Amino acid sequence: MALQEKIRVVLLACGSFNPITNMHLRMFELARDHLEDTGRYRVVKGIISPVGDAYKKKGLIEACHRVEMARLATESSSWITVDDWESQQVDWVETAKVIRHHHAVSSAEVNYDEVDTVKFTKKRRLEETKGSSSDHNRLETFQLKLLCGADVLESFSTPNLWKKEDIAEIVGRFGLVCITRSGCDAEKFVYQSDVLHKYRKNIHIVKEWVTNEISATHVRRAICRGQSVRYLLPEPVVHYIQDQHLYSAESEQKNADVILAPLQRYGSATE
Ligand SMILES: Nc1ncnc2c1ncn2[C@@H]1O[C@H](COP(=O)(O)OP(=O)(O)OP(=O)(O)O)[C@@H](O)[C@H]1O
Ligand SMILES: O=C(O)c1ccc[n+]([C@@H]2O[C@H](COP(=O)([O-])O)[C@@H](O)[C@H]2O)c1
Repeated sequence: MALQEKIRVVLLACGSFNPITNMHLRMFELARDHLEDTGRYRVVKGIISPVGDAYKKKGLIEACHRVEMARLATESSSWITVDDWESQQVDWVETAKVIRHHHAVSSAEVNYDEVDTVKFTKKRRLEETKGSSSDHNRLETFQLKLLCGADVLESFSTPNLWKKEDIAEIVGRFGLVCITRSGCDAEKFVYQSDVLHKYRKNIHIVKEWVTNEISATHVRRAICRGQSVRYLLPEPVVHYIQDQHLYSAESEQKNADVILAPLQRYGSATE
């Protein structure tokens, strides 16, 4: 398949990033290798979208710090970026809406701004003149996929957490790249869910052979205990945390008595 004919993919990772870790960055590299190995895709961009403060997760520090840490972590990357649109919204934004937003923005960028899309753009303009172009054509040449760990995939079955129609839209319309995580059996989970099984061709499960237990929870716990987190986080992030005195027993209690935003929709119990 010629380079120009490959499907351009933007990977979007949504999460707390409280704080961003080396594993979050590794997820992008694993996903890109996996997709490009198929020969069908070319990954053109990675976007990190830290959740807004209104998500109200226990221990979630201010979005401005989480965004800044993600920015520092991605400074040296040529393709992974941070976007603060989601974190700047006053209310918590459902992930399906975040994906729709970035799909619209990236679709315009990817189809019209890239130098090597000139050929494609010309062809598309020709089709438009002939009246044969449609959104369907655009989707075939550009896709935005949600990038997540297997714990997020498994959270789809948590009662009252995700809307069924949002799950169907995420896997049916956009697609998912899921990185395995110890304690989760992503393949089995897809098999056991009717909707995920229906759209299984849009779900790429990427095996992380170098089992990696880095989690933001572990990092915060270590910081609170005064232990080193060097080499678990990008160096500039370690320095930022030290300079700003982030993460303490007190910050871990933030939102302790607040219901997580997605659960508030149903007035159900806390996490
Ligand atoms: N070690 C890991 N392996 C695979 N996926 C991971 C790993 N750590 C984080 N992720 C994924 O990164 C995304 C953002 O995660 P998030 O910010 O919630 O980090 P986290 O480490 O899971 O946080 P926390 O420990 O606070 O729950 C999610 O899709 C999550 O599944
Ligand atoms: O859209 C939803 O219904 C939905 C329900 C639960 C969680 N999410 C998103 O999933 C991400 C979970 O992050 P975390 O840190 O709680 O693992 C975060 O970006 C949330 O906005 C999204």
